[in-house]
Amino acid sequence: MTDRRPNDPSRRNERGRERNRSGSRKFSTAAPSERTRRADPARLVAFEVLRAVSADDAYANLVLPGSIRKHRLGRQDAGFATELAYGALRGQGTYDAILGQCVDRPLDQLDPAVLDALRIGVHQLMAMRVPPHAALDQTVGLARAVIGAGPSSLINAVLRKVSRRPLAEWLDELVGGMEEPVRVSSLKFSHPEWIVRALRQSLVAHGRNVSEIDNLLQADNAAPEVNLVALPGIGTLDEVLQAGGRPGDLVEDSVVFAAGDVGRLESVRSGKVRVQDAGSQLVARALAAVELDSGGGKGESWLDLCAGPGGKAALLGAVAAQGGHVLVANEPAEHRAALVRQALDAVPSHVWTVRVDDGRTVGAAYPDGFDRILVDAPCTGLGALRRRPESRWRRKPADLVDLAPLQRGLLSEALDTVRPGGVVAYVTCSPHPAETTAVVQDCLRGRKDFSLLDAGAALDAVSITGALNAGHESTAQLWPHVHGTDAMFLALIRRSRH
Ligand SMILES: C[S@@+](CC[C@H](N)C(=O)[O-])C[C@H]1O[C@@H](n2cnc3c(N)ncnc32)[C@H](O)[C@@H]1O
Repeated sequence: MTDRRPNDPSRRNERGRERNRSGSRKFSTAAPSERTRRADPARLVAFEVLRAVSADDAYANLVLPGSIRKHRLGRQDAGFATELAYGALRGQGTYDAILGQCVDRPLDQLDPAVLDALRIGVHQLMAMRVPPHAALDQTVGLARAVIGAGPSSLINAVLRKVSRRPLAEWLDELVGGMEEPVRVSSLKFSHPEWIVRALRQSLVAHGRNVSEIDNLLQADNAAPEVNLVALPGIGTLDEVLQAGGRPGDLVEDSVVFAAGDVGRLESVRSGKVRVQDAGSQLVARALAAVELDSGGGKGESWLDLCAGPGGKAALLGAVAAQGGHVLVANEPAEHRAALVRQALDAVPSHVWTVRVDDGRTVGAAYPDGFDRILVDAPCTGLGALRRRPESRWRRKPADLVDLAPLQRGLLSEALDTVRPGGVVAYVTCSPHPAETTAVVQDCLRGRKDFSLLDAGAALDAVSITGALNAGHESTAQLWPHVHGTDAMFLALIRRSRH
């Protein structure tokens, strides 16, 4: 992502002439009151996203597309706005620590809109290749246009202080003398301390080394690549490949797409090719491919117990159609069940049914049970922080505790509902032991008719490399910094035939 967009208003004065062409002067000498009064539309979009997140508890990924449309940004400006908004949100912990050194009062005493404008300024200065004068002028201009003239001197003065050092020097100063490794990682990689602790614990729980933590945190701060899957037997990747996608190296029928908006591709609009993390593809395929103890064959029945919004249901539905099986996709929230129907639209309709129900009581309606059940349980999403830039600041340690009964209730219901010889996949997009291994252990306690299959081997069997090295003590854990996927957990549990 480069910030030097052609026709970047930050490089031009109000008459349209380029500013500071010689590069000899770092900042405009004009007083803030005489500088840009317009808001650059891309920066305005980023600001709107930050405001919606901090003032209305909105989700950045839901607000951003509407704001981009409202301000009619072209492709390049949309990319700039996305990087600015997501980067400022991800980096908030580090940026607030820097701002704390440059503002003469506690940050919570600033007008929240001014704080958001400052965060946008800091991200441009610290992490994007925006020339400092442009970052200052444009942030002050944005603030004047949307907040008013009042705070422009403060914003100008604070950003000037911030701009005096590059990020590495700020970090050295902030962590200098600090001995607690969790605090250091938290500051350097902009994660709350409790999440750093939780992820360290997660690495160890899944047989990895705690020294990997900084790489993992760093991976959370990078925008994930867009992965696409062609629904087997339904979609093809031809259009996506022609449009610049490159074949995915983890899982078959997948493509990594970095050539812009996938929504313009007909195969994506038709739902035959879908955006889906490679880790999600792998766990769904592993469940579909693993051997049953009952022989399997044609005519199996599959259940996706927590299906909304339907990503894995669509892939499972397509694979089920190929094998002559049927799929029930269950989701208790009606609006999310509607998304599941939409996701399954490209799959022949005789293959699937959508049920709107609490997954903890679904089994009673299916006395014959199911051969394969996916429990993609509601979780903290600690393994997908890179996708949801604000979620690390919103999640609380209590979420781990609050979700525990639901996760156990869902897995227990699946174990009660799977047929003898059948398999249950327990999946989360969190690596935390409280919502992964502990749930599996608790639910299997005293249930001698169930055994854990080798989930690492099952993932290898459906991967292109065949050597993901994700297994540990029969369960498997994928990682952003190792596999480039979300941190998906997989346990495969088979019910014995007798
Ligand atoms: C991690 S998401 C599933 C993602 C989905 N499998 C996919 O790939 O698109 C968890 C889902 O569980 C649903 N859920 C929450 N409570 C539930 C319950 N009691 N029974 C079944 N599903 C539930 C949530 O609404 C959410 O849609």
